[in-house]
Amino acid sequence: MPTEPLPRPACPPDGAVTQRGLALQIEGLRLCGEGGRQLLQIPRLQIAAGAAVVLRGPSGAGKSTLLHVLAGLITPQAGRVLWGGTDIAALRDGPRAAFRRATIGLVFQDPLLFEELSAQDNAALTALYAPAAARAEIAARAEAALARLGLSPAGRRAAASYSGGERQRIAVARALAGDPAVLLADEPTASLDRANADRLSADLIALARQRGQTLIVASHDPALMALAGRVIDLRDGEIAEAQHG
Ligand SMILES: Nc1ncnc2c1ncn2[C@@H]1O[C@H](COP(=O)(O)OP(=O)(O)OP(=O)(O)O)[C@@H](O)[C@H]1O
Repeated sequence: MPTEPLPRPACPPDGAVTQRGLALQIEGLRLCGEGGRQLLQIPRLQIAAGAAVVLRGPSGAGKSTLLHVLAGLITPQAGRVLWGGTDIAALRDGPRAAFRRATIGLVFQDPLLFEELSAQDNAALTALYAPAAARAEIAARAEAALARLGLSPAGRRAAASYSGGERQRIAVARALAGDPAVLLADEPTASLDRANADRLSADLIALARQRGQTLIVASHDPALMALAGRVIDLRDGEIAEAQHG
């Protein structure tokens, strides 16, 4: 009988990043809109798990459309959109929605809040669709995210009473409350003043890094680009250049 103790995995040091993000792989993506107009043509794109990426491009380049495809909200005519091995473009409606709920946090340019509900209830909104056992955890994560984003203990006021910057932070807290592997954000700082945009950019990148989430943000914001590990240029629905930071 061996007497040596079995080797045990080391605990990660305090504050270590947990890698829970998913890698993205796009192959042969083609999306056409009304009238057969080409909206996206991306033969190949890879984004590493846990990467923080800014999607940049002029108005109409296809940034929002690509985010919608990545979230499984638009299905392309051709190609594969693999999140860690799951092709979201090939899933049927039900499984696709379930995959999105379990895996992807979305932040839109418009925070899309329920004005009568408190910041906390807005941030914990996904608890409504979650199994009963997960609801308390989502509410706790929503509260923690609001606090981390500087909105605690004021999270009990109705959403309508918050400023533009605060509303956008509530939307980020809502996306984080589900502890998604992937965070997709569409121009989250576009309607904010410089100070609020800088603060939200720093928080978004720091929180995603801390949680090991894969973050893809469509943005023109230089603060976000400076903080992200990679900037991808999109032009007329095609990737023009990918720059690694
Ligand atoms: N279903 C559709 N049919 C036809 N054209 C569409 C469809 N959906 C989007 N478009 C067009 O595709 C182009 C890309 O739109 P998209 O919103 O993705 O651009 P964007 O890069 O996010 O721009 P912005 O920075 O202004 O938000 C636009 O010209 C838009 O009008």
